[in-house]
This record gives sequence, structure tokens and C-alpha cells, in this order.
Amino acid sequence: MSFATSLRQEAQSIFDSIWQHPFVQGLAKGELPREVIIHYVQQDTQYLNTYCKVYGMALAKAHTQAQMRAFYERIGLLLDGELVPHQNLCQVAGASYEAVRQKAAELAPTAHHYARHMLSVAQQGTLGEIVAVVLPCHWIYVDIAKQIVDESHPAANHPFYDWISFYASDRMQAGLNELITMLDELAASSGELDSYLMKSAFLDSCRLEYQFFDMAYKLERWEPTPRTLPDIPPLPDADRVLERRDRPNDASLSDTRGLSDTRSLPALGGSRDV
Ligand SMILES: Cc1ncc(CO)c(N)n1
Repeated sequence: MSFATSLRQEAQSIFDSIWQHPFVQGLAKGELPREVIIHYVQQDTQYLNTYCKVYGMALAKAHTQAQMRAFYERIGLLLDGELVPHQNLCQVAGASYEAVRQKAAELAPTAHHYARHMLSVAQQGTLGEIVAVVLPCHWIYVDIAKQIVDESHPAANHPFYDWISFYASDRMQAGLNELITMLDELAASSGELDSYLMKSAFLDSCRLEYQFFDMAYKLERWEPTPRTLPDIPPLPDADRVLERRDRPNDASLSDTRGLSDTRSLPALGGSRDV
């Protein structure tokens, strides 16, 4: 059995729990409360920035040009911040993506933990550990999207159709296969301790992926003293990214509904057929 397959087997119960988590079931059914979506996107935007930097650190430790190219391509995708899924989520929540990403939000405890976990492995670990720490992120989302497709064959009117199509796409599957192959190659030339550290990094990321969905669903924030951040000016590049895609009209750009901390908003999506 390949190293990646053995890690995947060891993580099976975590993958199962993620699939059963109400956030993921909400994605599958097309029903998620809007404040949950917005909390998720605010946290995930920052998560993806860190994730992108971790690939940059992997690039610095690459052994071959093929590895450098793989990391470089992933960084390219990430610099658009996985725009399509985030825009899809915001559109369902009735909020503008630009407003959500520009609203300063403190990293919630779990997102903070996950970011520090990846950064410390990236700084202190081997290339194999870095590939192991980023792999669950990719693997879990592709798995969720494919499972939704297999179980319910969502039609184009599914509220999260773009999210599902993005992660179930051949491009994401190809990126996943590339990472898995890389991990197996690196494991083949690793000693017992190195393999153990790779496994630890992988399993901790899997657990944190579960916690990340849970953080969004429970609107997790620091207690007892969440910090209120000053509004920061827009990222200079955010506009350019949006201009390259379908830019929302001005009315929706000024729509910041859902950015307040209200827990009583209704769920979205209702009982639309999948
Ligand atoms: C927390 C998290 N894990 C994985 C992905 C998929 O890239 C994401 N966008 N966010």
C-alpha cells in the first residue's frame, strides 16, 4: 500500500466525521445560514493567504524543478483566493464577496491554530512534512465535492453548484494526484522518524479541517475578549482580481448585509431540489 493511501486509511474516521458535519451536509443540501457562510468566507480568505505562503515555503525547499512547478501552479490558483467557491458562497448569503473579504475579521481560535500549525511545519519541517501538512486541505475538499456529485448529482440550480463543480473538477483532481505522487516519492526516501512526522502533520491537518468547519458553523470567536479590529483599507489587488472575472454591480458591492454579528438570520436555500 502506498504511503498516502495508508494515511488516508488512518484518517478515514475523520473524513467520515467531516462528511457528516452539519456545515458539509448544509453544502450538500444547499442550506446554510448566511452568517455561517460569511464567517466561513472571512476566515477562509485569511486561511488561503497562509496556505499560499506555505506553498511558497515548499517551493523554497523543493528538490526538483517539477516540484517547483507544481507549487508555483498551486500558488497561481491560490492568489485568486479560490475566487469561484468564495463568490458562490457569498452570492448565496446575499453579500458581496468584496465587502466580506475587505471587512477586517480577527482569526478565530481554530483558524489561528490551523494557520500556526501549517506555518510551523513549513518553517521547521522537511519538504515531505510540508506536502503532508497541505495535502488534507486539498484531499478533503475534492472528496466532499465528489461525494456530493455521486450521491445527489446536483443540477445547475443547486445553490452551491459552482462550489461543488470547482472542487470536483478535473483540474483539482489532477492537482491532488500530483501532491499524492509527490508525497509517496518523498516518503519512499524517508526514514522512520521522518515518515512519522509526515503522518503527524497530515493527521493534525485532517483534524483541523474538521474543526474549521465546526468553527464556521458555531460562529466560533475568541472568548472572553474578541478584538474589534479597525476597518483596514482594501487590498490593492482585490479589485484587479474581481475585474478579471464577472464583477458584481455597484449595488451589490455596497451590500454589506450579513457582516454584522447576528445569529438570528434565517437559513438559506430552503428545500430546493438537487
Ligand atoms: C480550511 C480550508 N481547507 C481547504 C480548502 C480547500 O482549498 C479551503 N478553501 N479551506
